[in-house]
Amino acid sequence: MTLDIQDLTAGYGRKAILRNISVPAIEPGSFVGVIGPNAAGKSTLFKTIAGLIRPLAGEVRLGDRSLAHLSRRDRARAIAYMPQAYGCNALLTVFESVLLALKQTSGWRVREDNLTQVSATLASLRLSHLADRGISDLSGGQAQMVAVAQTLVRAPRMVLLDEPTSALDLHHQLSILGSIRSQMKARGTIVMAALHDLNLAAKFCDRLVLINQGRILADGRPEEVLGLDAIGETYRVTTTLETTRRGSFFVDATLDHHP
Ligand SMILES: Nc1ncnc2c1ncn2[C@@H]1O[C@H](COP(=O)(O)OP(=O)(O)OP(=O)(O)O)[C@@H](O)[C@H]1O
Repeated sequence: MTLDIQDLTAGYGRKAILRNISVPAIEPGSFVGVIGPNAAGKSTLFKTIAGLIRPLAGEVRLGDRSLAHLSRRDRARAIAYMPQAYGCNALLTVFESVLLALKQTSGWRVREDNLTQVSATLASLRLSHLADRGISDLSGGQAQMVAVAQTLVRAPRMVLLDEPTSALDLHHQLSILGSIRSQMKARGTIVMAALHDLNLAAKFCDRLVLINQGRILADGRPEEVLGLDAIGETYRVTTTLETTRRGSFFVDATLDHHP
């Protein structure tokens, strides 16, 4: 099922933050990076897709259905959202917290296959060793990876990840994004992730959407979007896109100094 964002205007109260945003035809299994500077509107877009903010105009369609017509429960089943601020002080183990996330949109009776699903999700993110740890005793990076596990454990049609790697070291950035990408491709789940690291965005995303001041400035393949002047203008830096001998590319940047 494809996701279509059509002429979306949304914000807080009557104040529009996103203005006429359209992101057409996001295919099942695709990994879309949402990039843009601080306060660009990335989280506001995710909150609107997740149903926490009601659009002032426009709509988001999953397949032939408008998300506005889904019940809260059906919407939560279809879309799993990991907000930027996560965390929980409850007296739960990591395993229990992921199980709780799985049961959030279904009945409370725990079946054998639910336990298998939790174990498989933790294993796929290489987090099995944390299963019995208390979730309030984790490091910042561990807590972030557990939040990703809580988001992926259900089998949603779409996953929204707001800066999923901001607390992770280089090894874990690559391992978590690699696992998310391969699992979600295998399941045909759409992933949208807000990413500040443009090199990670280039490496893992099929498509990048550049947002600034609530508007879309570019939407395309990473090598197209990252090569645009709009990147430098938006982030107020001078960028060069360099291609390595292995065929991958990365963005180098220096700060623009304006008086
Ligand atoms: N609850 C709120 N009420 C009013 N304004 C808000 C609220 N949350 C965010 N905003 C404003 O909306 C704008 C966009 O914020 P948003 O959190 O969507 O940006 P972002 O692109 O996710 O930024 P960052 O990269 O810093 O996380 C900002 O000007 C912000 O101050």
